[in-house]
Amino acid sequence: MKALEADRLGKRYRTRWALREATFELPAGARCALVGPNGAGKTTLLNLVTGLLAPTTGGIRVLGRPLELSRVAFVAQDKPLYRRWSVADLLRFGAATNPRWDRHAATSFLHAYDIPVRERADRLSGGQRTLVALALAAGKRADLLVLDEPLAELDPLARLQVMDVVRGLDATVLLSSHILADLAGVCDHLILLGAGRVRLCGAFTDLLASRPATTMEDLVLDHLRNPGLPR
Ligand SMILES: Nc1ncnc2c1ncn2[C@@H]1O[C@H](COP(=O)(O)OP(=O)(O)OP(=O)(O)O)[C@@H](O)[C@H]1O
Repeated sequence: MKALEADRLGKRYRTRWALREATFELPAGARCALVGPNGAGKTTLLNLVTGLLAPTTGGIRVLGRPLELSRVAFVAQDKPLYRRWSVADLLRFGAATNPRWDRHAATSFLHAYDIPVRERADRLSGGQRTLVALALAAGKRADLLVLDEPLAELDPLARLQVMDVVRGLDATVLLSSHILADLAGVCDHLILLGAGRVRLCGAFTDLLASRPATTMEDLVLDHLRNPGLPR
């Protein structure tokens, strides 16, 4: 079963294409790293996948059907939680607004990481706020979880905690990051964007099978240094 299919997906701003002819698919259960240099089109792609942007060309399907927002959860780059609300308030809001709310999925790792549920979101650390955003996404029981730079500005321990949680989530995950070394232990699929185009896409083991690179980091760096390499 395909969790996500993009067909000639494109976004143009005036005369400039932020993303062009992006065609790829992800199987259900994939953990996919979305990587590429600054300005490559990662946030644009994630905004298209989550319905925050309308495509100029093409479209996407989630689990074989046109995009339904209830099936997709998005943790945006700035994790815009309602910052004056407590974690408990946010969880209550999640329960009230999501028909498929799963309290256990939302709260289990908050307890595991000692997140103070009575604390206001704006008094949490960046790593704690990321975990709360992930808890809300997990509670929504979305089929597709989309994370834009969840590791940005986190210290190494917080990054490990966040990636541990991502590894345990029961959903297909598409996540963008510049921190390649942290993705390697969690992600099994890769989409590499360059200048608004899909440069590489597939299961990580397939992508490595016919190449000298042995790690995701090497593979991505090889392609960024030599954009003419075969896909
Ligand atoms: N609202 C907009 N209007 C015009 N151009 C835009 C807009 N949003 C993005 N772009 C352009 O589209 C291109 C892709 O931007 P995008 O933010 O998707 O890249 P990115 O890979 O997420 O970058 P970064 O890693 O720096 O976050 C860039 O050239 C950017 O300037």
